[in-house]
Amino acid sequence: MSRAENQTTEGLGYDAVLLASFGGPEGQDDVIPFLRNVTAGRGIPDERLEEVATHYRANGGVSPINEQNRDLLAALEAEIARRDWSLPLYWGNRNWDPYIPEALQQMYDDGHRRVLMLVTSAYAGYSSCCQYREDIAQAYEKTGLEGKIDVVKIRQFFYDRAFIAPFQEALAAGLEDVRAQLAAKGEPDAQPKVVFVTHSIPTAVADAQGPDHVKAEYGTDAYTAQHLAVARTLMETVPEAAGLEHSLVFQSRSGAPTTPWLEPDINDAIEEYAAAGTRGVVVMPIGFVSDHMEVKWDLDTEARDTAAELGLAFHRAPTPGTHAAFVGGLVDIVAEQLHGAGGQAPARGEQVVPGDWGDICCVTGCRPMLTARSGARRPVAESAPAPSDSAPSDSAPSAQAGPASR
Ligand SMILES: CC1=C(CCC(=O)O)c2cc3nc(cc4[nH]c(cc5[nH]c(cc1n2)c(C)c5CCC(=O)O)c(CCC(=O)O)c4C)C(CCC(=O)O)=C3C
Ligand SMILES: [Fe+2]
Repeated sequence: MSRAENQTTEGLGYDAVLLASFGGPEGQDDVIPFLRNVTAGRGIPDERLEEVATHYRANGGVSPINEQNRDLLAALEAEIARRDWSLPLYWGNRNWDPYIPEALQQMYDDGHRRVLMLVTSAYAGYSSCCQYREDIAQAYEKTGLEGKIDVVKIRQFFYDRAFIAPFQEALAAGLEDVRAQLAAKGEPDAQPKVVFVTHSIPTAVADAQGPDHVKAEYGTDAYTAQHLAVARTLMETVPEAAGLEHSLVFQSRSGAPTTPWLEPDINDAIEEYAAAGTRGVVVMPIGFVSDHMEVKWDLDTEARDTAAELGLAFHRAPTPGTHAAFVGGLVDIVAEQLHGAGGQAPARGEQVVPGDWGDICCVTGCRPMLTARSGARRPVAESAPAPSDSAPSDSAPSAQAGPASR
């Protein structure tokens, strides 16, 4: 086949990719309408909204998240062009312009009928997976395009090399920095503690999330279990972290004070560690793919201040952002759903966090028909033996993607 023929969208099985994200305000006037969009009907107290508004106000009313998504889009486009595929990218957000329904309409108007949705959240869970499927269902309703354009959500990727590799690099660099800070303070023998952090969610929501075999294996809810598995893999695969203590803590608690959310909060945890003799922390924001407002405020402002007050050395590691391994790996995960892309053997993601995660999104409240089945069941890295029930499957990653039918 000639290169020109390879570039037809028919050859790929899908004709566009929708990058779906959270969205954020772009100026002071956007802040309150944005927060209303996020919390509509969710019972978040006004005091909490006013408090969160100050985080955005301090940054000119601008969340960094939209700029980060524009950068990610450009990087993904460049990688797709490098592979000689004709697969245009679109962008739509849940809570701010450009919104998902408008992106859906635009894709339809541009002639696309089969779309893969790539979400800027790595984990399974309500906010990170199920809610995006609901967003698409709502977009079908709003545009009247149900049955006229198909959107298929790509699987979660917290266990992929794409997501883990940038954090491995970040952990090694963070440890080097904290060790240097400790040496400069005349405490060369003090050992840093590695603090993995993710977004808190209500414990009732966490408890409702399966699957049961994951709960049984980790002795906790599946949301927490995914993060524990990521943390464990990072500790085991980064040589600089050998022998260090680590923990999983939470940030950005919302809701009413009487509703229990996952704990401990990162600030309480840092206080506790300081009291127990810890002299320095490397904070690993494994819950997120970019350094957006929850990272800038809750970690770079609040947690950093907490550590400074207690005299602790502090380093906040970067999220994957537009790291080349992340961008390339995401395109490999997209490619699992394409057949014969570029006339070459299909690329696929590589699982490096062991575990049989299956095709989890969440158990309750999900519309099951919208997620593409995972094609990425590869053996895990030698350093981390796979449980016996997670045998790799050799099924072709393109099996789901039939030719575009118009
Ligand atoms: C699990 C999870 C993720 C990670 C998965 C994912 O990435 O999707 C995440 C990401 C994000 N959360 C974000 C912002 C906000 N989240 C809020 C509220 C809430 N988050 C929740 C959970 C999560 N949130 C929950 C259970 C609530 C309570 C209300 C509700 O049930 O929905 C509120 C309302 C005010 C407040 O109460 O904090 C805001 C402003 C931004 C954008 C940051 C920026 O602007 O740069 C991002 C990426
Ligand atoms: Fe949130």
